[in-house]
Amino acid sequence: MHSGLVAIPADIRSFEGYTWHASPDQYIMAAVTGSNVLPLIVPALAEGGDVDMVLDRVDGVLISGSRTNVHPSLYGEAETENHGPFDPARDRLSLALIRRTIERGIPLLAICRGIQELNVALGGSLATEIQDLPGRMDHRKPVTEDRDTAFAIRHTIKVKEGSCLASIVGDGEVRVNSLHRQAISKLAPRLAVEAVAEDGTIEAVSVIGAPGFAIGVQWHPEYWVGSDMISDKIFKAFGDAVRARHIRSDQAAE
Ligand SMILES: N[C@@H](CCC(=O)NCCCC(=O)O)C(=O)O
Repeated sequence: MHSGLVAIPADIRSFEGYTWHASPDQYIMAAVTGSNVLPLIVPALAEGGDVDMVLDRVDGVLISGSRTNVHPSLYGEAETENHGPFDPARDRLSLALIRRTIERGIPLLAICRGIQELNVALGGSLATEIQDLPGRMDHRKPVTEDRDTAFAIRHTIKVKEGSCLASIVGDGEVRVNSLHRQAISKLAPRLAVEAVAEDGTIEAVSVIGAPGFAIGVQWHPEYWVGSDMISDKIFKAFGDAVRARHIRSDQAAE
């Protein structure tokens, strides 16, 4: 029996002659096995959608990663060839969903593109092609066809003492994977840095003043749920928050 319903905003993809509203299986299965929740993929309608109609019916929101990037016009910057590829329908849905999820105090876990959308949704900005910036590591996905190699755990981050994330995985150094070309540049006012990489890249944030679980991570814990303790702890804590909200909702309905 799943402990709650979790919305996942879809990406728009085109293949086999169709346009699809889709989300990768690794996020779906991490939610099911790591959080014991039932994921619900929300279509990314071009004209936007009534996110409150979705949020009235779910107990949590999981924002997945994606190869596409948030359009730079959404954080006041001009588009260049270094910013693409884009998915405007995903942007529209995800940013609206994130803002209302936070306003309503619904548990939120944002992964990779998700932490970037969280930062933009709350007024921050992003840097692109960060591997070209002075002093930065190369955070991009390794060039490989092998998925386990692409998502391999490969660099150290430092979790801040006393942070929300530290209450879940402990503070200090942990090792994570890395598959991104962009990262947080200007931190949104309502976000607190929870972890950083050795080169200063922000690797995790939490929403200041959120009544419950509201965390974004730049890496991909979903991929190693079931075999990596950090990944398991993050998804279990998210599942516990979702379950608690579901129980409160049931009690309120009685
Ligand atoms: N596009 C953004 C976010 C990166 C991200 O979410 N990666 C997940 C997909 C990885 C893959 O399969 O290529 C960025 O590049 O920063």
